Amino acid sequence: MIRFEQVTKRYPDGTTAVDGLSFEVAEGELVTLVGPSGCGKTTTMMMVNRLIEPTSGRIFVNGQDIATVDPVRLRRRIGYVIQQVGLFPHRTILDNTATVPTLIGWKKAKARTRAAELLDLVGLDPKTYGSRYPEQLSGGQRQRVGVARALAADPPVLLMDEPFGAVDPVVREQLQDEFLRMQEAVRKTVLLVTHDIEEAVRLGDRIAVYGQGRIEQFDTPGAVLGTPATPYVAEFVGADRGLKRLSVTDIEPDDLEQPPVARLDEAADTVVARLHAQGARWAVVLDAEDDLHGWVGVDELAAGGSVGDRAHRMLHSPGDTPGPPAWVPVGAPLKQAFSVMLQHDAGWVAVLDGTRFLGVLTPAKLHEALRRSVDADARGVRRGQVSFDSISDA
Ligand SMILES: Nc1ncnc2c1ncn2[C@@H]1O[C@H](COP(=O)(O)OP(=O)(O)OP(=O)(O)O)[C@@H](O)[C@H]1O
Repeated sequence: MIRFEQVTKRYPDGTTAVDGLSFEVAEGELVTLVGPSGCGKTTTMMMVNRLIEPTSGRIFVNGQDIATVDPVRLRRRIGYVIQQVGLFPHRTILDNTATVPTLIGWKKAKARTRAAELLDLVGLDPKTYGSRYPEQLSGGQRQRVGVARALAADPPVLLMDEPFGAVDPVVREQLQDEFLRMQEAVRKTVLLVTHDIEEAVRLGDRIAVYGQGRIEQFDTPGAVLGTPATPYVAEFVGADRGLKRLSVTDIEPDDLEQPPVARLDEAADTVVARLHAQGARWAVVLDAEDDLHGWVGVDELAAGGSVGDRAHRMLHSPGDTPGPPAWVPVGAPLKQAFSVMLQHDAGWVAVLDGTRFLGVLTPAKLHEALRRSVDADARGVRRGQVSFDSISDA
């Protein structure tokens, strides 16, 4: 969808910002460009919508050499999100979002309907926020409007330059999650510039790690973390790449352990006997539908009654507070499970498919899952090359 062929950009003062760059981004793929300040990421990106012209080489978008396409027409097919969102201060959020469709001649009503849909998509209720002005929004909300606006004319390609850079880390993670969910639905071809390796790993289907004006490695997050191509990449991704890998490895049903299970309506002493026989200290408590209720310890069961009388309820949605939920959905990143374990100071975390209990993830299983992910990435390369930072090392 986007192809660079031997692209070089030399600025008039002699700075070579990009040097003989060749790579390809497939349709629907999200590629993150990551590297230290001044390595040429933004220059790369701005050549795609011809805000900067290459000194030599060619760039193709959807098979077309963009040097032959009128820049204004080209930009209509390419959404552009920048850190300083650049919303028009005197226009409402809805009108800001409808800017491009209106520019390209959509009827006002159609453009506004589309803008409202997109605000919804990025998590802003158009009824609440559509009529506000940019200064009445938080930084994170403005950033979302920036994304909605870039998507408004339904461009196949999206360029994003540090799109979540201007917000605090918590909001940033939220925006990243939302963006990933949205990308699942809209499947744009995305080039995203960041200097943050965590963000690159989290968002990218593939990552281009930049050295000075060149790509040092272009590969999946798992491969970049597991088998850095050069010492430079290894240093850039950092010694804690074992930890970063937690963000890109998902929990699979095979990773789970099956602990003893007790039913809400069982008699406590029956379960005590069973736990003693198994040498176990606690059981997961399920209801009649196999949904997770919580857990119970063998000592608590000694007080008698039914399991339901003694069990600790585990909460099912963050709204149930106090405290975050002590479970994670299957398919979530291992990092989420690890963080839940730490929050609850627990040796395990329940894994659910919807509300159905699938099993528990323990630190040992988490470690195994990390190994599985390292091995999977290492297939096809010499195993001896793979170094692995265990969680305790990292
Ligand atoms: N108009 C210009 N004239 C001269 N040099 C420039 C110009 N624009 C950028 N450069 C230089 O080109 C190199 C690459 O810049 P670029 O903005 O692409 O880097 P970057 O990786 O996006 O950096 P950052 O993360 O700091 O935004 C830098 O050395 C920069 O100083």
